[in-house]
Amino acid sequence: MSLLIKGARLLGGKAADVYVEDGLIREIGSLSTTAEETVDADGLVLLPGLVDLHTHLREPGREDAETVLSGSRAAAAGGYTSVLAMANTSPVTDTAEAAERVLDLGRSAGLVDVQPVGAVTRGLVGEELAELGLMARSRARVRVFSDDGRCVADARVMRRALEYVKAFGGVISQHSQDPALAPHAACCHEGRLSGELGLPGWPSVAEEVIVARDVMLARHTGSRVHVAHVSTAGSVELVRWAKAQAERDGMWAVTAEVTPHHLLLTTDLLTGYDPTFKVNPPLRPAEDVEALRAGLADGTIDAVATDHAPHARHDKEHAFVDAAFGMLGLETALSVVATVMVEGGLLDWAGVARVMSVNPAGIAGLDGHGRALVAGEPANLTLVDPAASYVVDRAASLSLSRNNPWHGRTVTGQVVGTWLRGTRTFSA
Ligand SMILES: NC(=O)N[C@@H](CC(=O)O)C(=O)O
Ligand SMILES: [Zn+2]
Ligand SMILES: [Zn+2]
Repeated sequence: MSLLIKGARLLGGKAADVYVEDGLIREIGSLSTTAEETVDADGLVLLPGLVDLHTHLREPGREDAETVLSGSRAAAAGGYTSVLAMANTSPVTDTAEAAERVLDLGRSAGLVDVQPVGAVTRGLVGEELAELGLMARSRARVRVFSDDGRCVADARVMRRALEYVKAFGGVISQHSQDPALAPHAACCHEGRLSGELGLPGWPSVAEEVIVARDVMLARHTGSRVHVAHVSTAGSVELVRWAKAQAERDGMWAVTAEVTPHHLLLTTDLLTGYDPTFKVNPPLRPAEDVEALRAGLADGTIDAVATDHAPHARHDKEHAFVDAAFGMLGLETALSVVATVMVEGGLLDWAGVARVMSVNPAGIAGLDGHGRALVAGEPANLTLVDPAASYVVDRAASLSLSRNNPWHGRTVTGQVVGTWLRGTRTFSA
């Protein structure tokens, strides 16, 4: 199978033709070759296939909300060629067998490389470590561990987990939410609006104390911590400080991700009590949004991760306080980043490739993803129309769920094609 992409702007820079054969990029330049499939990419931007560090696929256990196949379809439509599937399924991904099952479901769907995330603790209970070593040595080669949905709140457990994964170059991705300061009921950024709306407050400090603690534990253990869904200006400051320390020491590391929704949506959307906007951590005020954008632009925040969290209607359509936490993200992430960061002049397309492909692949230790667009590399590719504007329609989603916070919004920058090892997985 051969493919010729004609005249694409590589990472938004110079236009070139890209020839792909047997899953690999073979040649780049001004080419006169012919191929079985030719794509006219005049004016389009070619990126390395996107990598999502944070996806909830709901299989096994909640196949009514999402399956590995439906989530893979949504991911390919969003320009992704690899996603990390969070462990908070039912049963939890806390054994080697469970991780291999997710890997195999991903392979049979065949649209994106589904890389399972392993739980840090058995059953996400936060007490005993899960089979970290067995998951790492399994066919699934798990490197990212997270109890996401819950915080590893016990400092001693977090310390042991960091020590353990160090042996095989693993990383702990933390859902930073101190349960004493922000218990499960907390659902609105704590501030004037939470008081006015009468919603339980989720204060910024509940995130920040865990970020502060975890970077100190990473330093102490000489290990790697990844801060999932950073949402506050204070967390950005802590990560910035920790990165400077880690760079000086060279023995430990902290990385961080931000979601598309925390880069654009703000607390005031909760005024209508629409549970679509209920998410963990909560939407924050504009000052935090500004700090997150600046942190992503200056490299303090390494990656954009969707935290795609599909929920069935009957879990989401409740009074605000009773509804499930989470929102869809896979299909709209690139468009939101293009609108906020590229249109906003904060990142160029090479920057988008860095935060949505290169850095996430590096953090997760994925082979064959987030690579440079050069001959010899796997043809994991995403083609984007940077000028196309469209209105997001939740009904058009390939996800099984409809909790889409972008419904009705106009965004600019659209994925028009995705290829996994040279095979087309999405076409607009
Ligand atoms: N983000 C959310 O609001 N929900 C996630 C869990 C999580 O990422 O914390 C989910 O699994 O639904
Ligand atoms: Zn989380
Ligand atoms: Zn999550």
